[in-house]
Amino acid sequence: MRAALLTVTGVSRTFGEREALRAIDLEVAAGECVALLGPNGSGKSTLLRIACGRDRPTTGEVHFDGEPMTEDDVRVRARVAVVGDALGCYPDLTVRQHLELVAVAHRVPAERIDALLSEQRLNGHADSLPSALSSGQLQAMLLAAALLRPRDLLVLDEPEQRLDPRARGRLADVLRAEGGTGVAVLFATHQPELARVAQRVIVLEDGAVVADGSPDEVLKEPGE
Ligand SMILES: Nc1ncnc2c1ncn2[C@@H]1O[C@H](COP(=O)(O)OP(=O)(O)OP(=O)(O)O)[C@@H](O)[C@H]1O
Repeated sequence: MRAALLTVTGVSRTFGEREALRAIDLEVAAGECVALLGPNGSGKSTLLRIACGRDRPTTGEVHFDGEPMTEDDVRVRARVAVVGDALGCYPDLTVRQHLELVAVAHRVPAERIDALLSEQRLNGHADSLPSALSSGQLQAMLLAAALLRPRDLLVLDEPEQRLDPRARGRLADVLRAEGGTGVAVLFATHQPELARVAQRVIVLEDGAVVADGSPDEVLKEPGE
């Protein structure tokens, strides 16, 4: 059994009276891919924000690579790539310039940019501003940025949003490939077919885990 890279222990998160998460335990090992499923408001995004250090639990603990995760953890920001549910971008920078900025900030060579643009079918849009992109193309740019930077854990919140079926297929390939390079993946989705790329599927309901197992155990019928 591989040592856990991310360990969430007894984590709850309340917003005023609302309990968004109730005593969640979760471990993700290097190279493991875990999918979170569950209805709207079940706590998936809240758990992902806590897992990547962008929010703190009300109670419970989060460890990354054996060390407690702290507020504004520079170590975590250096090693965890996030594709969130918002389409954040800089309006004056082209697609290529966004990726160049990420390469500079994370001190990685810019040579891979062309290959990533091509993989994400963005090569024809490299010199476009975000205002000239479709929402699916913007989502593809953010995915390319996450894949350009170094990472031990990749966290994605509903990454299939805005993508057409072919782009969703490429996304599934990307998620599978990450495991092969030892990167841990934790993602939330509303698509059971995408959850099938994971080794483990966790279903949340009302802030609690109601199922946890392999895709075959949890997703009894394709599409269920
Ligand atoms: N900043 C916040 N302030 C108050 N309540 C919040 C906040 N963020 C989340 N919540 C509440 O916490 C609960 C869980 O929300 P969360 O966004 O984690 O659900 P989700 O499973 O990601 O939903 P969806 O599938 O719609 O994205 C919801 O009831 C939501 O209203």
